[in-house]
Amino acid sequence: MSLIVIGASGHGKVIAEIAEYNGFSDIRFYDDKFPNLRNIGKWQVEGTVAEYLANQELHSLTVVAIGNNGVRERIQSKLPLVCDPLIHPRAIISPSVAIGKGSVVMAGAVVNADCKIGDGVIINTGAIVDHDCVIENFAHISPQVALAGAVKVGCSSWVGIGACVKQSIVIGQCAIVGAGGVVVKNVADSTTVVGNPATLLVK
Ligand SMILES: CC(=O)SCCNC(=O)CCNC(=O)[C@H](O)C(C)(C)COP(=O)(O)OP(=O)(O)OC[C@H]1O[C@@H](n2cnc3c(N)ncnc32)[C@H](O)[C@@H]1OP(=O)(O)O
Repeated sequence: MSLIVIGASGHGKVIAEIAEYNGFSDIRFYDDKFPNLRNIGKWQVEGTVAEYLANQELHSLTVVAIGNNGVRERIQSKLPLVCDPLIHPRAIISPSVAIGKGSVVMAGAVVNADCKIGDGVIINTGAIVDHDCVIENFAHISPQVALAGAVKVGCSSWVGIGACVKQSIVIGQCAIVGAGGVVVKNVADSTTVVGNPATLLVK
């Protein structure tokens, strides 16, 4: 099976390895660092993203391996053949969980009963998404995050590495929870919160 990975980065390598566990044997990358970058790990970089988008009918299933939520969304929205979710074999996903196209779940992540995971979502290494959480499209749940039950994370929001979120909290759209944040109150759209307890980051 063939897979195109857009984004030749560390994140892309992690996703390519998960794709191999899922039976993809022909994996090729596209990245704007081409032609200076022609290989990533054992895989080939074949062109820029623009080149791929111009010729994508020639290609196969695609996953966007770009950590920036907005960029990931912009590229995925232009793709006719987005891959089904790529889930590491050592992630634990309840059978009652729905996960959208182009989403990835890394090693050691746990997603418990009745969660809803949108399109283009990243559930990163060792993250815990407990029962009844809703993770909307293009959000990123970073490594070692712990979301208690029934947390909602809005579209394109980023929960930083090691953050904890109390049950039933609503994190709005395009919001950021800084690394290690402890979220005990709802987070408004397009705001950044940090610390324990997490409060608005004012610069
Ligand atoms: C596999 C992977 O690698 S996945 C990626 C995982 N990475 C992450 O999760 C990183 C998450 N990002 C963060 O935590 C970032 O620091 C952000 C987004 C919260 C803020 O980033 P920036 O806007 O660039 O803020 P900046 O670094 O300029 O810091 C501004 C201030 O906030 C403080 N600050 C930044 N992040 C945090 C944090 N997580 N907790 C507490 N304070 C913080 C800084 O110390 C600084 O304070 P000062 O003005 O008193 O010096």
